[in-house]
Amino acid sequence: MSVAIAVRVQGLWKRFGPQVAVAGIDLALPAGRFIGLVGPNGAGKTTTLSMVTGLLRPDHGVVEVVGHDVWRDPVEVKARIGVLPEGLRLFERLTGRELLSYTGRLRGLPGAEVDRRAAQLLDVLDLAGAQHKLVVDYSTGMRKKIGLAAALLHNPEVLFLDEPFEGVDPVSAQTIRGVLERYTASGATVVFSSHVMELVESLCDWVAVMVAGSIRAHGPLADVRGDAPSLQKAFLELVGANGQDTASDLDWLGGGAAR
Ligand SMILES: Nc1ncnc2c1ncn2[C@@H]1O[C@H](COP(=O)(O)OP(=O)(O)OP(=O)(O)O)[C@@H](O)[C@H]1O
Repeated sequence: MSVAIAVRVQGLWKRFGPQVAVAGIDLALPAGRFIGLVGPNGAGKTTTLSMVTGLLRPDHGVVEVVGHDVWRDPVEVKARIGVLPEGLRLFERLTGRELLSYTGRLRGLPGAEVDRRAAQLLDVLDLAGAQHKLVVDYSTGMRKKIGLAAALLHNPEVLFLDEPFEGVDPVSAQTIRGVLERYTASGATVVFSSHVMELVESLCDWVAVMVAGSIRAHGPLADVRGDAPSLQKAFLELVGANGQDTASDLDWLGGGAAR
């Protein structure tokens, strides 16, 4: 049986001046899975997700999301995806509730349906008590949650999340996780980026490992992990950093060292 592909990327390149951020990557991300794009700081994850979601034009390459070309058919694609980008910009002078009402109407949903979905999302994400507060007064975790609610409101087929758990406390992280697990269980696809391997290992069933603009490994989590005891170990082996102790150079650092 052939696997449905949610996101297909071919020969994707992005260069910023002399810096190659994404060096001609190919990917086929299966539909209905919880997919992690992992890699160290500066690997090219945000650049890749920005190109895949139509926010940043690639230098070369093709991106298809649920069968539509992102750059030739952007309206078709944008109707089918939800995005929680890095450095999320929100309408700060709206309340959380108003933000969802606005987003839902922008998405073309009927008003009564927007209200119903917004009330449920606020409730599930534990934001009901803060729904009449201005977004500018939200904490980092609350901003991630209202951003997630806005990204889910139109029930997208594929949800892209750039570092969704950064700055989020364990209770809120558990809440977000529950919502995402329920969403993928219904057949939708989540693609999220993170440099926290433990998180990816505990959430994802499919991973792509990105290093210095290239994909080093991709596939079901168990295949990428291989015989390694954890994804973190497998990752360190893939990037050839196992056992490195660069901190030993800092011999001046610490209370016992000479000033
Ligand atoms: N607008 C830009 N102008 C210049 N260089 C950029 C720009 N955006 C990204 N880069 C560079 O491209 C490379 C990849 O950056 P990117 O933000 O995609 O990495 P990342 O994997 O998301 O990292 P992190 O986990 O730290 O967010 C880095 O070397 C970065 O400095």
